[in-house]
Amino acid sequence: MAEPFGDRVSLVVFGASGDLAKKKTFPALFGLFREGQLPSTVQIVGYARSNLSDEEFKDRIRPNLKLRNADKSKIDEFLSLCSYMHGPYDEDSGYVELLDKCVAYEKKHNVAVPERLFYLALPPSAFATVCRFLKKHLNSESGLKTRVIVEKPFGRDLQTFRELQENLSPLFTEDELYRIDHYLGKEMVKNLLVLRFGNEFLGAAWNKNHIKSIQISFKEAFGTQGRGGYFDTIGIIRDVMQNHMLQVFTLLTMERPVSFDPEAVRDEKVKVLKAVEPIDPKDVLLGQYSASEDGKEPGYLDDDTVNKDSKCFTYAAFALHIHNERWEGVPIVLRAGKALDESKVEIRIQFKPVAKGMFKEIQRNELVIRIQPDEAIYMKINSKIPGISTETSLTDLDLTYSKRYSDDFWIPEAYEALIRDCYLGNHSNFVRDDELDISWKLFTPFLEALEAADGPKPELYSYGSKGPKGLREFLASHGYVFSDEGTYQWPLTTPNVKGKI
Ligand SMILES: NC(=O)C1=CN([C@@H]2O[C@H](COP(=O)(O)OP(=O)(O)OC[C@H]3O[C@@H](n4cnc5c(N)ncnc54)[C@H](OP(=O)(O)O)[C@@H]3O)[C@@H](O)[C@H]2O)C=CC1
Ligand SMILES: O=C1O[C@H](COP(=O)(O)O)[C@@H](O)[C@H](O)[C@H]1O
Repeated sequence: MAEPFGDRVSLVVFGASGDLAKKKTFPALFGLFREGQLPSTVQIVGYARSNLSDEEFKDRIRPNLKLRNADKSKIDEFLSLCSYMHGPYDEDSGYVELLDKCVAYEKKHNVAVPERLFYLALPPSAFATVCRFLKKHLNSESGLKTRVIVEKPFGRDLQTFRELQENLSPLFTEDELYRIDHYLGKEMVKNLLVLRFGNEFLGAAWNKNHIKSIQISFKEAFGTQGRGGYFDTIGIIRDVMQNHMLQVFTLLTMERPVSFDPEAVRDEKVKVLKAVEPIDPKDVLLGQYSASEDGKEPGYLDDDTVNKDSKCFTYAAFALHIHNERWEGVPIVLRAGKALDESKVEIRIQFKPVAKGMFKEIQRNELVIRIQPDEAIYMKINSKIPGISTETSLTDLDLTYSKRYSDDFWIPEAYEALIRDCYLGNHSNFVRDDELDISWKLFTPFLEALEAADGPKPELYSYGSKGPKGLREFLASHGYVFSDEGTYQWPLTTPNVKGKI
């Protein structure tokens, strides 16, 4: 692991006028500052082409800075560390000025080894240019400590990822690059390794001998919300499945790393990805949302920025199969969709049935790990119905964070956690180049088959529904067994469980 950055760091956010900077990057920097996780001695520079004054820039970012128990003066304190510079991305002039600003700050505070963190909140088309000029002007001397955070998308297929890599790798080493997949910063995703490897009973059951099927599901209760033009060029598989969901998949299925060392963790992720069978483009459920049944919510094609005859998938479900000793024969279904009935991201691990014998009927155990909203881990277990009954019912062991942990816990937002990790020089929760290469090798032929001119058409599903009609059958065909109706009651079990008195 690299050394943590110290108290005198220049943090430069490129694309500071944009959406990500406003909604995520600056609020995350503020969150870290508010919680005492970012020294109050750093300088933060927003850089973009838009001609904004310092005050206009601060007015843009201020509304998204959240106080959480702190008083208002914290916001002013934070903003006093920030300044804004406008300049081009593709000419020397802005970078020369930026260098002057960094050097002036470093001289003023007698910094012997300059530490500079560059956050590229920019469209990927600008990455290579900005990195080239950064290297030329702000990272040309030896002995500097530089970290560069880049945002997804990291290409749209194997070839474009490799092109991006060819552009960036001569400029910055893998140690200097921090590729963000913000799902790796989510609390419950970070908990996966502890859950799996810190609990003997879970570790022992975490394999094909006990697990029948796994689902990782991503649901959003809203559509493309004005981002249709962008979404239309990528679709749901590139938007959240090849990246966020695949990261969850690798943490869930990889072997035990020797330590929490970033390379040890990332080595194991790569190994499990290499054992995944090519994805079958024929065994997939694809959908595109249409207007809601009451007509109040628009369909995907109603977005003016979307191609009128677009076949873009806003919903997809498919299974991954891992050929190794642990997982042979266990289907792992990834399903994701926009404009569904709810917003929820969760993992469902369904266990094999117990031998019936003494039981007339008995349900399967299921471990549910809810990533969002309201983080929770609960295990569905069979238990005797309380009282005079001798029958069993399905109930749960429940760790819902909001019930178990007081509000005093600060659970960092994903971007807060990741910027802090980068500051500390910890790469564990960032994506390594070979992970991306192997994941694009897996997804590129699959996407090419789906997007071919004679490829499948998405099934329409209404905005606000559960998704394409065939979902239940699809899950059943991949080993998931729905529990008998009425056998599981949430949140409070009443005496009529299973229809009994
Ligand atoms: N927005 C979000 O919620 C998320 C975004 N991302 C990723 O983060 C990055 C930034 O996203 P976002 O802030 O939404 O993007 P924006 O489109 O808002 O772009 C950010 C800034 O970059 C500059 N810019 C825009 N287009 C170009 C261009 N063609 N060439 C050079 N500069 C340009 C603009 O600043 P100016 O003209 O002032 O220089 C703009 O304010 C992207 O890679 C995106 O995929 C990832 C996850 C979520
Ligand atoms: O990267 C993306 O992620 C968001 C979902 O992130 P979350 O933290 O809100 O779950 C998704 O809405 C967006 O389309 C995608 O580009």
